[in-house]
Amino acid sequence: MGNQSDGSQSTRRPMIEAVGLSKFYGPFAAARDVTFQVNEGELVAFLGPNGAGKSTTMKMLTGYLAPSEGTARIAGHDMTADRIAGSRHLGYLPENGPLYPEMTPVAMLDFFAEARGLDARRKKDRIEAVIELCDLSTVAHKPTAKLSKGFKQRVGMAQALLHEPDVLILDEPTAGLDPNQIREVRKTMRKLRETKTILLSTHILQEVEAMADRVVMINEGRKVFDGDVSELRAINADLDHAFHKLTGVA
Ligand SMILES: Nc1ncnc2c1ncn2[C@@H]1O[C@H](COP(=O)(O)OP(=O)(O)OP(=O)(O)O)[C@@H](O)[C@H]1O
Repeated sequence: MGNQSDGSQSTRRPMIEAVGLSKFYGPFAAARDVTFQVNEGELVAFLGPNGAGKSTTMKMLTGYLAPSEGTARIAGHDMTADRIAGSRHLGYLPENGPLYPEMTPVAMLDFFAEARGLDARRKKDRIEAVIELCDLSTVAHKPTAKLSKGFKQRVGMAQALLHEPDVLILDEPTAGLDPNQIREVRKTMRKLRETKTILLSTHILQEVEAMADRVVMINEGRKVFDGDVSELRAINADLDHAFHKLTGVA
C-alpha cells in the first residue's frame, strides 16, 4: 500500500523529526520525550485519544510552540533556531481551522502570500492554484467566519499549500466534516501524498487503513507505538481493538 514497500524507508531523508520533545505546563506533561520521524514521501498517521498530546506535539514540530525539552526539525532545520528556513518547507493546518475569520479567503491568502515573501507574479499564480485545488471559487470573497465547517477547513488547507511546501502537518483535517466532505478531503490527500511528506492526526481509523504508510500513536503524552499498519494489526486484527489495547481508550 505505502510507498515504502520497497524497503527503502531507512535510506530516505527524514523531513519531520521529533527528538525527545516534551512540553510541561507546570508539573503536567502534555508531551513527554516524544521521538519519531517521518521520511521523505511517507504519510504517517498520528493517533491518540483526546488530550493525548497530538496537537501539542504538532505545534512544537511546526515551531508554533517552544518545546520544554527536545528538538523539532523540518527538512533538517531546527524549528527553534532556524524556524524561517524550516517554515519554507512546511504547510500547517492547525486544529481550529484558519486564523482571521473576519477576512475573506482571498484576502487571507493574499496576506499569507505577502508574509511568506512570494513575489507579485507567483502570489497571483499560487492563490489561483490553491483556490482551484481546494475548490474555493464560490466562496473566495465571502467572510471566512460565515462559511460552513467544510469550506473553513478548505481555506485552512489552501493556506497550508500556498507556498508549495514539500512537508505537511495536518491536525485533524476531517474533524467535524460530513461524509461527503470527508471524501473530498481524502481525494485531495491522495493527490498530495504523491509529492509531499505528510503527518496527519486523526481519530478515524478507516482513514489510517486507507492512507497511512505508518502509524505513530501517543497516550498521556508518551509515544506508545511506531510502526506500519500491519504491525498494528499484529497487536489486534481489528484496529479499534489495537487502539484500545495501546491507549486503554475505546
Ligand atoms: N496551554 C495549555 N495549558 C495547560 N494544559 C494544556 C495547554 N494546552 C494543552 N494542554 C493540555 O495538554 C494535554 C494535551 O492536549 P492536546 O491538545 O495536545 O491533545 P490532543 O491529543 O491534540 O487532543 P484532541 O484529540 O482532543 O485534539 C491536554 O490534557 C490539554 O488539556
